[in-house]
Amino acid sequence: MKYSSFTIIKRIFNQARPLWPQLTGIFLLNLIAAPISLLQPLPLKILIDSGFGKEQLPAYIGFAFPPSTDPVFGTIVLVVAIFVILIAFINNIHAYIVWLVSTNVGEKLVLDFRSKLFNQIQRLSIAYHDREGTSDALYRIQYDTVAIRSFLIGNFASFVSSVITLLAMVGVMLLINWKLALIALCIIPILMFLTRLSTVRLNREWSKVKVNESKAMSVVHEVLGSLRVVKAFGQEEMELERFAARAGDAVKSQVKVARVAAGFYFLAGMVFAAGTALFLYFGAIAVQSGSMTLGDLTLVMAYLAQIFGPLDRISKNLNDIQSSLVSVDRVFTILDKEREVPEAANPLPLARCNGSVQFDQVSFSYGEDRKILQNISFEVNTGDRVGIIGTTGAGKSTLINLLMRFYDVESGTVYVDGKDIRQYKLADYRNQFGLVLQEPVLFSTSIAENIAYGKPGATRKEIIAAAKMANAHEFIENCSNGYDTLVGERGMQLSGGERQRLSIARAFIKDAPILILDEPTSALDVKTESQIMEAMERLMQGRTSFMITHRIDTVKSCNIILHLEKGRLVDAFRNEGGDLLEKKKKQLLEIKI
Ligand SMILES: Nc1ncnc2c1ncn2[C@@H]1O[C@H](COP(=O)(O)OP(=O)(O)OP(=O)(O)O)[C@@H](O)[C@H]1O
Repeated sequence: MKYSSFTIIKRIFNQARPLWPQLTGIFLLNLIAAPISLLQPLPLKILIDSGFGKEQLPAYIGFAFPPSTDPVFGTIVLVVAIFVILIAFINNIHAYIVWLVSTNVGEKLVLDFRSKLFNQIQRLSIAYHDREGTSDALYRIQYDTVAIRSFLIGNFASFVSSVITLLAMVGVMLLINWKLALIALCIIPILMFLTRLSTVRLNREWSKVKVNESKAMSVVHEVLGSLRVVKAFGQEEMELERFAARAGDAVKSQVKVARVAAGFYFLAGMVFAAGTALFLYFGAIAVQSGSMTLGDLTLVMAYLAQIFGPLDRISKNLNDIQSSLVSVDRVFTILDKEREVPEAANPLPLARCNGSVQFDQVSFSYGEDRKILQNISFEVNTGDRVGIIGTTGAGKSTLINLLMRFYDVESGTVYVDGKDIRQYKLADYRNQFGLVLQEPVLFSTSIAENIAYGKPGATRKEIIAAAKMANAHEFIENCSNGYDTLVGERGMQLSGGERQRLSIARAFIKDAPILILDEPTSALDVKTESQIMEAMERLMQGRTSFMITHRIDTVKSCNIILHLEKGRLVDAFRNEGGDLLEKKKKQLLEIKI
């Protein structure tokens, strides 16, 4: 674990601060559980001592009878039976209230924690996500966050209540027979010692279980995310094996956890049996000698039988607390991560930039090993159309990543409207970009909502206008539910061209001053491409546009061409006529794009 248990617990309490009143309520309800469980064996004791034996009825029941009368056996049995029902009623109503309140508060706790983590994860840099992948984040959001509920409601309160129940039981035993109480007091530390021993090992194993489960999940996630490729390559068997291998590791760790826990229960059970035997031995002698009633022996025996309950709960709670702390630690580790693309101390607000862009001696690498971009310098004015060409791996997308501040430059500076982009408020800055990617990203909602993603709260009129500009209106009208048609997960119920038109409509409605077009037509056939290019021409008007492409024909309409190779800007020129472009085309063919 990254943090100490104490630090994590302190932070859990901080996180739960808004729900303090409710949590205190749950805590108090748990405390009442102790006296309620002490009541359980009382009716049997009364029956034995005052029904079968000759003892006086205890005052809390005796008051129901006139002082001079000697209640008959039948009446005592009836009173005891009513007492049983009363205790059961109190017990069940208590459980009912605890359940309702705990569920309510527990779900709120998890929701708050989960939302906080989700918010942080989606704000972490692209570099983080490239490195860690999505499955681990999913596991943390889905499973690790739940631990805050298990800790605060399931385990912590139950732990305290069990300790109190245990102390109360030993206290009552002390009042009845100190020798028997002594035996109980001897068993408790032995069981506690065993618990501690197993907890240390369980803690270690739980961490492994979580890492392995998360790894197994990542296979499922990857496969479901690229099912078409898996099927096309007939790799189902191989993926199954990959899943089974990773899930197998998780199973091994689980089995190890079970082995440690089972070993503990075996030893604890034997210690407990030895205690019971001693109890019975000394108890029987005490009853025989008349120093204790048979009812009292039944009562302490019942407490002893119950003692394992709170003890067992304490040890289980301790194990679960360890597991919860590991999970919560994993959540806090992410919550504390730097967002890597930091916000300036006094960020400049930016409503709408003009769109002039300058790269000045920009260098960048993803890791330590090699420079991806080296000393890139160029300048473009508001409204310029910039075509970025170069062989695969030349660094074209990286250049755009830097422009959009998905990563920060290693050296040099990127300026927009004459200011270092690191000075701007990040959210404002990113808002300056419209994006059309090679693989358009759609969400599993309606067509209208997918377009409105570019402008939350857009009216239907605005959505339709954007769709028309993107040459998408016609096909949308032909869909079964028009603009309300659901597009399926990641838009899979639409064709590639249709998806691309929706992403252009989204860029239209956003109306951003800078436009990024990352190979927007390379996945389309020629006819669809020409229709989409027409919409894109319209989209580029009046905006500074950057178009990444492999196809030189696509950049014909650009007035500035940047040619990147191996991370260097080998050429940057104004496109004033066909000739130069033809020459470039030849040159590119020679280096086999
Ligand atoms: N997240 C990343 N982590 C590490 N290296 C990366 C990462 N993204 C890209 N690279 C490396 O950086 C280099 C440039 O990649 P980039 O995607 O910018 O090239 P590109 O010109 O856009 O290529 P393509 O035309 O094939 O899309 C490549 O060698 C690539 O392997």
